[in-house]
Amino acid sequence: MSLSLSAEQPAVPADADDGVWLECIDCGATFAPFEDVRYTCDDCDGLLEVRYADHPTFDDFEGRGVWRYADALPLSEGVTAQEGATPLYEVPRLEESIGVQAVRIKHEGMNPTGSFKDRGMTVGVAVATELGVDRLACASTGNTSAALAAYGSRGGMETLVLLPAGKVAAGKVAQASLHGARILEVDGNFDACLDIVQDLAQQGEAYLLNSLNPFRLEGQKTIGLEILEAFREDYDAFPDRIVLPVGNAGNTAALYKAFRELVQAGALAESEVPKLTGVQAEGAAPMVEAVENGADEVRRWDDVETRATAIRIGNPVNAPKALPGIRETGGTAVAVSDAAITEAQRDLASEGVGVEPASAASVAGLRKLRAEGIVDDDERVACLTTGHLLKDPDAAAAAGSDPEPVPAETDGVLDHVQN
Ligand SMILES: Cc1ncc(COP(=O)(O)O)c(C=O)c1O
Ligand SMILES: N[C@@H](CCOP(=O)(O)O)C(=O)O
Repeated sequence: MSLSLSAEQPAVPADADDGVWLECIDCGATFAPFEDVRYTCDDCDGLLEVRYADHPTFDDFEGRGVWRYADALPLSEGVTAQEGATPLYEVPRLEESIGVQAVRIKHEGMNPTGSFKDRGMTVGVAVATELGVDRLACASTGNTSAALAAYGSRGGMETLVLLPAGKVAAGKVAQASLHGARILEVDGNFDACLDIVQDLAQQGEAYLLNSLNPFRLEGQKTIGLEILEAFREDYDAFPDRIVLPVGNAGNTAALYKAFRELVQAGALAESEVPKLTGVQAEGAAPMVEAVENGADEVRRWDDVETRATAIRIGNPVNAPKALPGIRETGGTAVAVSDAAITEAQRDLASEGVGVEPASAASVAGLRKLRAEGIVDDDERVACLTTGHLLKDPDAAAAAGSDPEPVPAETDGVLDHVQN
């Protein structure tokens, strides 16, 4: 089996429910979508994808936000906090300094809990309701836990989050806590947290809502659909490239799936598919290593470090879905330094776009690839910024300027400002 852009629409299996089923990307085994809880293939342990008997075209979408794309999702409604419909900002100074025809910033930090995870959770929690589970769990570098806690509480479910102790930004822990999650701080990194939460889920202790869950990725497809619709409206053409930060590689997998389904629907030509371009921090770059080496599998990095804590991940679980996405679309992957990430965070902030460090990696990656001549000057590019600046107030304060003490009287303030 391979996840190819030119794959034929599969035959509908007997276990499909209203034209929806789960299929293993490795062996092709199919499963009913909502009868039992499963995350991977019963037969070979491969990753699962949600499959549909029919795919909508752009004309079929109506409404606003994630649920505008209900015809491309496994359910018609979900536990919602009005996620999606995020802004696509123009950044003329950045465009000029990087030197490409157009750069637009798809700011996913403008979702209800401040990251793209909300798009996945609105669908994932709806499926949890359909399956009748009452306890949700995730491992997290922060944003997944904030979204899980918020959407879980909205859906009236118990939530359990496993975080790498001391490695999660303050805003995210505060969100998970106030939305009522039980926060379990693990003496290990994110990948160790995910190993544990997978064990708990296999034992039936909780419903796993990391991106290993194929339903969650369905919600994240809508990022790609929104970008394509907006570019079509503004430029009468799709973007040449989408640059995005990569951690567990869920978004890369989800965007690729969105494109494959549009190709199958006849709404997007294979030649129009944007080049998926992943960016990782130098200290946590297993996907970049695999792309550079032309490898089919990603080697797990046990020691990972970066100031961009959201992408401090050494074992991207969605690599088998994401690697074909990068290759088949003609994209690439690049690693950037923490210093370059901070610089990009400042560049975005200077155009009024406030993002957390991991998000800025996309812009740092674009700058590097343009400087190396891998991105051409005539390209139209969308950079994904995945989380809001206030998620990581410590990183923002460190990247910004220090407050200046002044006396409590006007002349003193004026004197200080003029000098
Ligand atoms: C802010 C932020 N950016 C990027 C990522 C990476 O996204 P993905 O895991 O889908 O590659 C994450 C989490 O993984 C994140 O929280
Ligand atoms: N950055 C993520 C890491 C977990 O990724 P997921 O997409 O598999 O849930 C986070 O915010 O926890």
